[in-house]
Amino acid sequence: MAQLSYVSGSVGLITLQNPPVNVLSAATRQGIMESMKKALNDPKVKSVVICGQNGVFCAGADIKEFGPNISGPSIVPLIYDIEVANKPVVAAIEGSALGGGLELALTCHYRIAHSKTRLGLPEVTLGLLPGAGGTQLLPRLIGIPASLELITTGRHITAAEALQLGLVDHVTQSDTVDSAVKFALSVEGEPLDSRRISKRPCPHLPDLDAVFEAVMQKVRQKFYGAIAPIACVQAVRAAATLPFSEGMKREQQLMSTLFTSGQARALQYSFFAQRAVGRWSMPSGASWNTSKARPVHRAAVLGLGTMGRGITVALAQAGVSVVAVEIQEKQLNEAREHVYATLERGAQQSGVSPSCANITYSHDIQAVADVDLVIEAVLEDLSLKEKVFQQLSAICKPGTLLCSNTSSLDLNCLASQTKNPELVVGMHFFAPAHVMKLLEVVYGSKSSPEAVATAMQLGKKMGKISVAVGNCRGFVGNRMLKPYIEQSYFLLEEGATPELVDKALEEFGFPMGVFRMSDLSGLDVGWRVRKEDGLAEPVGTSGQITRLRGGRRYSPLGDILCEHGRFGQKTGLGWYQYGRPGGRVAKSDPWVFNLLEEYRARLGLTARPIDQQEVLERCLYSLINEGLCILEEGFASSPEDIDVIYVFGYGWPKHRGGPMFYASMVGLATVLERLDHYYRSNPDVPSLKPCKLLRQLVASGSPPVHKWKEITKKIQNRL
Ligand SMILES: CC/C=C\CC(=O)SCCNC(=O)CCNC(=O)[C@H](O)C(C)(C)COP(=O)(O)OP(=O)(O)OC[C@H]1O[C@@H](n2cnc3c(N)ncnc32)[C@H](O)[C@@H]1OP(=O)(O)O
Repeated sequence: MAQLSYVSGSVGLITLQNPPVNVLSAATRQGIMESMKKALNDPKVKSVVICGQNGVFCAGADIKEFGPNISGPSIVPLIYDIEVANKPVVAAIEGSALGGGLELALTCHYRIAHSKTRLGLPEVTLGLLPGAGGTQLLPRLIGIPASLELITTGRHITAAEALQLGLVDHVTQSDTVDSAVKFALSVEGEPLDSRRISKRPCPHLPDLDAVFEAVMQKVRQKFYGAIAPIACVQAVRAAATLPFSEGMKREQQLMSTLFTSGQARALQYSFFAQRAVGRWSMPSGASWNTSKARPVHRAAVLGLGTMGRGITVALAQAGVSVVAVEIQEKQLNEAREHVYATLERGAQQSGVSPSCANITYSHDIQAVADVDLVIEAVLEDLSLKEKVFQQLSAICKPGTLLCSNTSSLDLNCLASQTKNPELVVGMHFFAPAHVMKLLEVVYGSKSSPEAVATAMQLGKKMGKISVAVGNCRGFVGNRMLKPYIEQSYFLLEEGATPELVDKALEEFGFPMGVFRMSDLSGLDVGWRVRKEDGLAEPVGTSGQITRLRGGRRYSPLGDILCEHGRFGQKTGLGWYQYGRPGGRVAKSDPWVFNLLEEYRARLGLTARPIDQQEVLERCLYSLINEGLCILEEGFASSPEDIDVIYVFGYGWPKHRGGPMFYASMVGLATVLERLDHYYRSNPDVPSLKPCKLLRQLVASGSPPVHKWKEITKKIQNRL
């Protein structure tokens, strides 16, 4: 797991050997310890170089080992031994140096990095802090402000930025190990005291209290409810105010609290869930390891509204050549300018040249004739999309994959319009499409595994976290949103206000409550769907309101707002008022309070006090129940799929893992009991009826999320 070899006569080369990313597992730590000891005791060795096998230095501690029973030598004393070594130790950093990997490098006396290396202390994203001395060493090396920024965000930086910050001593374009060995030879015998970071004072900051206060405030706001970023600030403060050994004790204290926290468990679960969704499978048994993706060199985007523009940007940024098609000339010109400006902005931010050359524009659909894949992003109207798919099927070369960005329409209907339905899949992007990480890849009943594999691979290339899901109404994310929104309307009928509901959800950790979010995305979108479904009907002059539609409880409150032209931010009025069309700042609106009072009076409803707990239980547990139905029906293949969709597409707080993980933390028996309770008092709300899978999971002793698959399979086999 770590190998000592001898090079250039006097250099001991320690190579970490734990593929794929050389994490510091127990065996690797043991290996480093033994190799260091051997090298330091060997009189032939005058300097040491530490590197990682296969072009990766080290991705830090082995997250899989985290838990109550960690074995093997602990990291802190191990890396302390490196710093006190009396022979120069040089880190040869390439690939990644993250977390404990960077801390290992920080205790080396010199750091040589390859220009393509990424460095960082991402522990905060795992609910932890850099607990192997990172919070005490980094500020002594690069100062307090830069350390605070890196440690509280977990941001990975380039070698160039690391050099600028003074985090590495030298950046090389050539062979990193060779460069490090040459460097090691050049510093053999030189004094090392000034190279030991722990011996340095923390750079003085005149307005220390003000800096920490400001950062603490920012962190509390930005990472609302998350405990790790706060502990990170506290640990860096210890570096600024205490001697090194005391600071280390403080770091350990804070780390031990985080280590056993539910938030750390949730974030570490999420780390592995993000990777697990790549190992997709379909009910047919086809899966990621049996299906080959096709190369996509040239793609087309059809329809250049908001979504189409974002998708064009994302494809171009991924280096895919794009044909962007919009029939309407004016819209096409606007889109061209918009895409250009977005790419320019992105390039300025990332420091790379913009990818505009990758895009050609056309108002003629024939321009898609020779592309490998088309993403249709026209208006969300089934008959329009059906027509487009007929045209695409006739125009495109044989084998072209036809994808739809629909967020809710039946993919099988679109596929049935084509000659090759096996080549049709959904690619459901989230707005803004070049920013949001989530992509739902939707397979219909005839989609081929090859088509799914291609869409999943293209998503990855575009930097998305792609999740393969089945073709049910609203797919996974939007289907689960329906009962959540429905409950929020019912709560208003019963006495709540938009403010109360939003506050409960925002304090839970959502960036926006359900009403502020609806105002942002536009109330007319759901209204149109409800009208198509025959649910939304005008209240009319008679003032008759029916609250039972299709045998289920229905709240027309959203429809009433739309009838008054209140579509949310874009009209300046929705559940809140925004001052002007397009305004962003939500203010309470007395008009809405009056509406709610009149509405309740007309229906003879008495408002009752509703607390935040009820809001959370009804909105979140009904959403969770829907997620469990989706699993039961096989439209998602694992709870991880659902959790990743919610964290990366719907603002579910990261430190709560996702709805399925959260349910398991709350206790499945509790979720079941509360749903039973609410369903008893609302038998006309089917989404509150606990699903079979939930009952089965509870009956099986509420196993942890990673064991749900066994029970889901049993239910599916019985169905
Ligand atoms: C006292 C405590 C001291 C220190 C605390 C820590 O060090 S906490 C760990 C901090 N490190 C990280 O957070 C790094 C996490 N890893 C990554 O960001 C990426 O994996 C990386 C290194 C940039 C490589 O990305 P790439 O896309 O190339 O590969 P992928 O992410 O798919 O990873 C490959 C497989 O390696 C597994 N893995 C990666 N890092 C770790 C880790 N730190 N511990 C355990 N396992 C890790 C990852 O899950 C993949 O596994 P697979 O089975 O193939 O899905």
